[in-house]
Amino acid sequence: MKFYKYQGTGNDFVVIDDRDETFPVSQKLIADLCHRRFGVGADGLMLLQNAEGYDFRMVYFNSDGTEGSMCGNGGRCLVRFAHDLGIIGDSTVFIATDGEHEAKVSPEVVSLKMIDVNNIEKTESYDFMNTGSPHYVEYVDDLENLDVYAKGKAVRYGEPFVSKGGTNVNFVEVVGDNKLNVRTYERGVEDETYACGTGVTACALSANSRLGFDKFVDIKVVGGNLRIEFNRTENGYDNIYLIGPAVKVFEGNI
Ligand SMILES: N[C@@H](CCC[C@H](N)C(=O)O)C(=O)O
Repeated sequence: MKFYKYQGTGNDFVVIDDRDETFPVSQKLIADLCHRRFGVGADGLMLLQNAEGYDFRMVYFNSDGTEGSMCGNGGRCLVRFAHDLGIIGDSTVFIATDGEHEAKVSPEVVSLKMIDVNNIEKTESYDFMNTGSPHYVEYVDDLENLDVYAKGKAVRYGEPFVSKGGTNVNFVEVVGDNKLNVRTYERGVEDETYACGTGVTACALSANSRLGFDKFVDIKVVGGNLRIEFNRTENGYDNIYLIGPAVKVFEGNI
């Protein structure tokens, strides 16, 4: 079986061209391929499949082998993969679990349009929203020294989230005007990852609603830099773009 490895700001993925739909989907096989000691190693696995009316379909699995909700960095990597294969030119429309996505490709970055967000649950200590995947957003003062694994896991497996299927957990430090640092504990990886695209999207929208950051937010994550652009509407947000690098690392056969 031929596979490819891609990464976007260190969020890394095993990618399979599954246009003939022969990949033998099983939770164990996917978890084995994503295992960092016994497999290729990745935060998730994606299948690129044909889809009527679209350039392709994105099917995303977390590294534990469970089918994930939307993965923003995965989407950007799959667009780069489709471009590398010659399936698309410099722009595309594809379908994923949360609906239709447009994207644009340049040599430096892939810019992915995210779903509109019209509902942010606000509490005193955190915001919670769905940006394609569920995200908890909490502001902290010393992000560098935070135990993201322990604190993220406690939120992910705590109430009210665990009985709703769990959540991804983002910790945010404000470092300037329209600038955030973010670290994320990812559901389905069950660990901190180097970046989370739907996660930084949630952080940018939260920073708009709490701090008034407008139109764009630059976000430093463990694996690099991402930019979120967005438009505030009467009820929420539209024209949300996740922008950053997405590159092939290597390819091989299993
Ligand atoms: N890394 C992703 C988010 C992946 C989805 C998530 N782990 C879940 O199923 O909850 C991203 O870049 O958005």
